[in-house]
Amino acid sequence: MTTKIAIFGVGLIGGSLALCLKGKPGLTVVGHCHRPESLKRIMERGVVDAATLSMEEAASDADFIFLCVPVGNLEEYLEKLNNLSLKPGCIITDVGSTKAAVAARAASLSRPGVHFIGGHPMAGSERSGVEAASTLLFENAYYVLTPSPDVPEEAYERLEQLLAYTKAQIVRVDPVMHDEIVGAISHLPHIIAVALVNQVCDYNSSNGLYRMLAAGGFRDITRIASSDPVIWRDILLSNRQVLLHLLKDWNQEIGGFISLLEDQDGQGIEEAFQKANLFRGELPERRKGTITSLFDIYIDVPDHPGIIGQIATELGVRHINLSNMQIIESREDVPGVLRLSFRQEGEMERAKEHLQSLGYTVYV
Ligand SMILES: NC(=O)C1=CN([C@@H]2O[C@H](COP(=O)(O)OP(=O)(O)OC[C@H]3O[C@@H](n4cnc5c(N)ncnc54)[C@H](O)[C@@H]3O)[C@@H](O)[C@H]2O)C=CC1
Ligand SMILES: O=C(O)C(=O)Cc1ccc(O)cc1
Repeated sequence: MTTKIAIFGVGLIGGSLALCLKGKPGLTVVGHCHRPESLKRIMERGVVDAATLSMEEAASDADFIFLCVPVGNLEEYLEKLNNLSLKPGCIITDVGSTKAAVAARAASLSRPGVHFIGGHPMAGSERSGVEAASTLLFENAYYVLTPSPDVPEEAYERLEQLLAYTKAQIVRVDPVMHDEIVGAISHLPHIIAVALVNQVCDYNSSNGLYRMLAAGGFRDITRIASSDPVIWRDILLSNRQVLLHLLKDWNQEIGGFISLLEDQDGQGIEEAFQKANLFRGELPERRKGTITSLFDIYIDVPDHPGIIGQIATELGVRHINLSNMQIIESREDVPGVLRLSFRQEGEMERAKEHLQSLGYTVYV
C-alpha cells in the first residue's frame, strides 16, 4: 500500500518538497495545479508522479496534503478541502510564511479524523516557480511546525517522520509567536530591502551613476528585494499587525541615526556598529534559511553561445554547487561579465581556483 502525498501549488516550495519525497519507498506524489500551463510545466520537470487540475482527484485518498500556494489563497484551499471527502487520518499541512491566520481558519473548520498542522520551511530564495525547485533547498534549514494543542501526537510524529526526507530540522513553535519572530527576521528585512532599492531607483532616474556604481554591500542587502511580488503582497498583508509594530520600532531605530548625525555623535555611531557587530557575531552558523546571503564571484566571459553551459559543466563535474548565475553585461563582440553565486564560501573558493586554472579572469 502506498502513501499518497498531494501537493497543491507546485512552485519553488511545493516543487522542492515534491522532489524530496518523489521516489522514496512507498510514496506517491501527486501535484495539483490551478492552470493547465502549470500542469504541463511540472510534468515536463518530472517533479511529481502524477498531476491533476482536479482538487477532488488530488485530495481523494491522500494521506498528506501540502498546501504550497500563496498565503492569500491558503484559507480558500482549506475551505474547499473541507467540502471534499478525505481519507480518515489525513494530515493537511501548509508551507505559508505566516501561521496565525491559517491556524485560526483551520481551527474554525476542524473536523474529526482530519488533522491540520501548520508548517513553514524557513528556507527559500528570491526566485520562484518550479524551475527554481531543488531537492537540497531545505537541507539543514529549520522547518517550523505549529500544531494546535488538540493535534494528536501520533499525527504530529507522522508528519515529522515524512519531513525527515527534507533533511530539515523540525521545530515546534506557537503560530502567533512564529509571526512575531519571522516578521522581524524575514518580513521586515524584505520591506527594508524593497524600500532601499526603490529609494535608489528614484535617485537613479535623474542620474544613472547610482545604478552603475551600486555593488557590494548594496547588492548583498537587497537580494531579497527581487522576491516575487504576489507572494510577498500576501505575506505582508497577512502579518500586517505585527509589521505595523515592527515598522514603528524601525522608525525609532532610524530616528536614532538621524539624531546621531545631527548631533555629530561619533561615539554613538561607533557604539551602534559595535552593538550590531556583537549580536551578528553571535548568530548561529551560516545555515540554509531565511536571508542567507550568497558568495559571489565575477568572471569575464567572451560572448559566444555555449560558454555558460561550459562553465556550469566545469563546476558540476567537480561537485561545486552553484546557487545562481547571471550575465551582467552582454553586448555582441564585447566581453560579458558573469556573476556566479554560491551558498558556501568554500565552494566559491574552489570555483575561483578552478576557473582561474582554466584561464578565466575571476574577480571576487
Ligand atoms: N519563496 C520562498 O522562499 C518561501 C515561500 N514560502 C511560502 O510558500 C508558498 C509558496 O511560495 P513559492 O513556492 O515561493 O511560490 P511560487 O510562486 O514558486 O509557487 C506558488 C505556486 O502556487 C500556485 N498558485 C499561484 N497562485 C495561485 C492561486 N491563486 N491559486 C492556486 N495556486 C496558485 C502557482 O502556480 C505555483 O505553483 C507561499 O505561501 C510562501 O509564503 C515559504 C518558505 C519560503
Ligand atoms: O531568500 C531568502 O533569504 C529568504 O528569506 C527566503 C524566504 C522567503 C520566505 C520565507 O518564508 C522563508 C524564506
